[in-house]
Amino acid sequence: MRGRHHLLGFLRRAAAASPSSTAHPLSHLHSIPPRNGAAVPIGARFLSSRAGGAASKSLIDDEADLSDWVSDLKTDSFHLGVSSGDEGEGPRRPAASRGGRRGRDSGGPPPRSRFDGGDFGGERRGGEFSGERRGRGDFGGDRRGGRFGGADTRGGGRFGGDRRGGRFGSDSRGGRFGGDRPGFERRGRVASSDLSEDDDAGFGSARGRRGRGGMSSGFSQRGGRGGDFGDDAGFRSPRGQRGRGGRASGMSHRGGRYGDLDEEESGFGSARGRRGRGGRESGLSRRGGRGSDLDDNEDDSGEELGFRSPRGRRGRGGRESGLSHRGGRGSDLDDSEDDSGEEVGFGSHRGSRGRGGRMSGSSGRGGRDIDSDDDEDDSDDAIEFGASGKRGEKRGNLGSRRGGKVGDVDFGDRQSRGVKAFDFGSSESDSESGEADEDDGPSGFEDDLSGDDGGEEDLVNTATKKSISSESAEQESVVGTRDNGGGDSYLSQTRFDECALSPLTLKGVKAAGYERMTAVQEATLPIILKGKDVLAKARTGTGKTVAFLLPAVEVISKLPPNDHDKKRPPISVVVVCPTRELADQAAAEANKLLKFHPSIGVQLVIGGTRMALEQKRMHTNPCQILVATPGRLKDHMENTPGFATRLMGVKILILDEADRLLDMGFRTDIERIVAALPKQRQTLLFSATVPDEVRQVCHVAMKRDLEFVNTVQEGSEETHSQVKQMHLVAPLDKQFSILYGLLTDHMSENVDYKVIVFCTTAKVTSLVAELLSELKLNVREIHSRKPQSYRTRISKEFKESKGLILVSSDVSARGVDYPNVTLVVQLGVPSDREQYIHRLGRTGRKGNEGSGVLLLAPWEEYFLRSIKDLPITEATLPLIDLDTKRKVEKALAHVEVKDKESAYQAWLGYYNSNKQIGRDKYQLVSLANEFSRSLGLNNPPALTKLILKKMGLSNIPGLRSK
Ligand SMILES: Nc1ncnc2c1ncn2[C@@H]1O[C@H](COP(=O)(O)OP(=O)(O)OP(=O)(O)O)[C@@H](O)[C@H]1O
Repeated sequence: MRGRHHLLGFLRRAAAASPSSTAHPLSHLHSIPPRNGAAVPIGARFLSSRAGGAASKSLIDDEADLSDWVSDLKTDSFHLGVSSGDEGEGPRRPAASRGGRRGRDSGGPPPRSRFDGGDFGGERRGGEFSGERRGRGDFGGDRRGGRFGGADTRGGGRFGGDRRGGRFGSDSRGGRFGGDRPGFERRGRVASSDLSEDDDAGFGSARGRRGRGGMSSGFSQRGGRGGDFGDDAGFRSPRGQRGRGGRASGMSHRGGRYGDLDEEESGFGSARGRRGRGGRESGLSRRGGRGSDLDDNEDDSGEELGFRSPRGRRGRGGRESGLSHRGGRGSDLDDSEDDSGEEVGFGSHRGSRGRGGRMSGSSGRGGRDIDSDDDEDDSDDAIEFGASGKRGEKRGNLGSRRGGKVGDVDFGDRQSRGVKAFDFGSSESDSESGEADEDDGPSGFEDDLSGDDGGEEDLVNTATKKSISSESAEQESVVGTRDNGGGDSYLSQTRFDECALSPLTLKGVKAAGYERMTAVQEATLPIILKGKDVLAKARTGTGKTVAFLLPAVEVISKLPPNDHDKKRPPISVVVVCPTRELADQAAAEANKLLKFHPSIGVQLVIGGTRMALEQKRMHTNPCQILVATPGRLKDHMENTPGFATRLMGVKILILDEADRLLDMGFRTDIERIVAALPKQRQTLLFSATVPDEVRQVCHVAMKRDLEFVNTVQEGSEETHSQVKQMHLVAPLDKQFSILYGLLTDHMSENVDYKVIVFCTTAKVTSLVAELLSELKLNVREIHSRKPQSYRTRISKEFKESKGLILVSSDVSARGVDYPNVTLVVQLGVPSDREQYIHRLGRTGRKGNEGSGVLLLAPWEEYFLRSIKDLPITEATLPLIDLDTKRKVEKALAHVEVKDKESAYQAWLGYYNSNKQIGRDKYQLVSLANEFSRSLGLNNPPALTKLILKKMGLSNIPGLRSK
């Protein structure tokens, strides 16, 4: 009978109000007992066993599954008509996976890896537009060149290449236009390219400072300005400071601002840089950098194109198009700001905020478009429309509220890796599972399989492979708590003062209001204090944060005082969290515990804040505990003087929500972070779910004799038994009415109601919030398209309120500790089982009761198989009372058409990226049109041909194009 309770009132009303209904009479309502079964097979209770070391299915496998989809996209993908680099000549064909069009793929020997680069951005080995390594593609490989900018080694692409040249600018070994010598500035000098003097091209240089753009193009790497000379083109460079846009195009890599000048024509944000402005025509940047960092009241810079870059900060769309990769914000305007670009705007992968431009935007993985900052967090939205990348989309989407005329497309590929800037590809959804932002995501995993080494990641990858292949010595303990009967009480009988904690730490614990330990705290504290690596699994809301922070505080308090390097005091504990909100929460918890340890400092370094400020704070107020999001941490590693040295003091590394860190594609960053820390350290991983991927990271980051502490006992579920779970299956045209009925029913039964409604994408979230507001419910919305300041405000309000409904994308799915949530509704299929569990975990925290309802369409029912071991029950589709139906229809009629259009596009993108549903494009389109009808639209909104093409949906009957 479990699960039935919540719907009863509503169902009863519905039945009474619809006497003639053809739906099931109330008497037919039934509850199906939990589909049980297979409980979590983790071994006997209290058992300590040897866990197998078998390599588990990894994200790589998931990615492999996506390859069809990616390949489809490749065939359709947007290629600039350039030929590939040295190794890339030959017929083009779809890349096997993420990578862009590969250089090595064509014409020559078989690709050495799946990510050998591509036309527009293979992450490794170059591609035409940006292979990350070994490129020789055309437009920029990160390593080994690409045509327009290969970065590091063995370059030889046409237009870039960090080392070994590219045609237009490489760091070393030259290329036609860049390279070590000609026209290229290195390390702090102004570029001296012939071209730039001619106004034709301008190259920023690597690690240089200032440079000026020339007429045609500019490229810089690592520092330096693209150019502040020429009017025509300007490139900002990575790690550099300021740069100006030029007329034609700019491309920068890693850091640098692109332009904070006033040039009118084009501008590129750069990776990891600071400020930049969009220019008129196009810009491409990678990693960080802001397209621009205008103030709130500033106007737009670029007119035609603006690219935001990954991991960067702010950027604005330009008129025509923008493309960025990994992070970066398209822009970071405030709520009140207007849009920048008119034609196209691309958010970036994992970046933060961005604005749409007039025509289209593309981003891969992540970026938040609108909202936020750079890094981490939010996963949501990115790709709303696009395929399946995780966040990508930005403002300005077609019809979106903030935006440009057309829309942003986020064609990021599911794990994005390898797909580059101009490669629109594929699969990750905007769902927040991606939430993140920060940097890039792609990568990492591929290495493991492809054996693609090269560059600085070799060591890590090798280590990964070794670890995985070697037999694990991991210990698995399934623990119970003393005297709590193994039941659901979230507190054990063990008091903190019974543990080996120092008096000052105990005082802090007491001041925080904690007296007894939770099960996970009780189970892990002694093991951590013994110095062992621990992987801990505990249900949501059971105090994992304190479980890892408390022993960390204790360890630091016992360290000898740092006498030898007062200028650069070592950092002793690093906590890495997947989102800014989580990091913020962890830092706050640490401060609570440190109340009586005034000599121990905590610092928070997260995207969305100014690096320089963080650097200053770290300098003036050295800390021993550093809480960070991965991208920002990595930025500090690379850009903050002395930081790497300070990291050499790390004694404990903590990875919070480890699986989420992986979801968000942070693995490469994690690997790099791990590689930058001393080997002699302790590593702790905590999560409510421990999928196989997490075990893989364990092998990368942890000692072989780690202990797996599992507080979820054998035969019990990963969810709380005091949370009632129910699912409903209903056609789309009934879902809004059902949702409304559910909510009003819950509100009438719970005076102190506090509800979270999770939706599939940011735009759908926005639409549902608008609808519920029209229905006069007390609603707030939160998702990645909202600015961080707004999100912070709403989050705080929701934390402190009762009688409120929060409509949310997956930005709130994990870790966020909203007290006393009474009901969680999940509207539409979650990205996976783990996400279902984490979302549900926003209720029933600290032993409280709660309810969860999963509302699916008939064709989403397959998802129930993946949670069949959970105690979720099914209710018969309720009758929809006529009054409710009319009310909802009326409210829907008041919802802005453009918001419906945006939601339709986002919906299509989300499900298109879904392996189960997106496979059959014909059916997908028909379902999308059903969704469109459920919004009250007579005709499905028309999408641009470009968008359809990028989504692999050209010529599918039922779609309208414009
Ligand atoms: N020993 C304790 N006694 C009472 N309250 C506690 C104790 N430990 C932690 N808490 C409180 O429990 C709440 C949930 O803790 P926390 O957010 O760390 O849970 P979690 O397990 O990390 O959840 P999630 O899996 O959702 O991230 C917080 O409000 C925290 O302050």
